Amino acid sequence: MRKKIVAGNWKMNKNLAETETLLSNLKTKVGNVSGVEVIVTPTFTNLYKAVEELKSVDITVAAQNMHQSENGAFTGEISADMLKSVGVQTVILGHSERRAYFGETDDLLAKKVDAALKNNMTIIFCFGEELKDRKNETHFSLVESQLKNGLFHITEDNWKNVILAYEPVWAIGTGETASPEQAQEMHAFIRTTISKAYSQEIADEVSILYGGSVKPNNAEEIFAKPDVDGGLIGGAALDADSFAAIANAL
Ligand SMILES: O=C(CO)COP(=O)(O)O
Repeated sequence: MRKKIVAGNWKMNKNLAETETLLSNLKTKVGNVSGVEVIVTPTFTNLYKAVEELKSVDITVAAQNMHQSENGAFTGEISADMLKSVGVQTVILGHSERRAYFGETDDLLAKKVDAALKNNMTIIFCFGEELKDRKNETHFSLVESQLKNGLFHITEDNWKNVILAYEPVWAIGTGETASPEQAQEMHAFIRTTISKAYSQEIADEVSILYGGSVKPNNAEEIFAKPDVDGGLIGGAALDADSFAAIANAL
């Protein structure tokens, strides 16, 4: 059975004091949601604090990015080893904001994927089309190429360390969510694509999250779709009540 997951992508939000407040509220509100894995991703400077704060509850701390090299002269970057040394075993890779604003290509992401897997980390691999792709009806081929070029070089065994997050760029932070039918259609396509490249078993086992303007008022209908295994939540993850409502909708 694939896992149900609700992950909060905090992006570049919450300083230390704000992080402590949100974590403390999350501990009470989503510290033990049964049957759902809850993940939070504070910024790098607050990861250590988050790991310490959440030791007593069932919430996983993940990073929002990492560098592909083990160490070296890469000013401003963070390695897998650094993340692991503060207790972080999970990392988001390929978020559309990293692709769009920091020039992360499929080739670069393939290297980051390798670095994370080599370090036995779990990856939340993000991908999704822009509005122009959907208008041109190239959204399926675009998603397929993002998966093939960034991820599909991994071994069958690696898939146990992979969570997928389909995030249509046009739905991120816009208040415009994909309809539950659009999400389901793409998630089913993703599973078929995996089953062709690997196996039906792998396709059935991987958790595929939807991300893009998931809010308490729309989470339930999106999560009700059979191939949607949870969500990667941006704005609504910054408020404990909203995030808890979303986690409880799963
Ligand atoms: O980018 C997202 C999660 O990674 C989604 O962000 P929003 O939920 O703010 O649209």
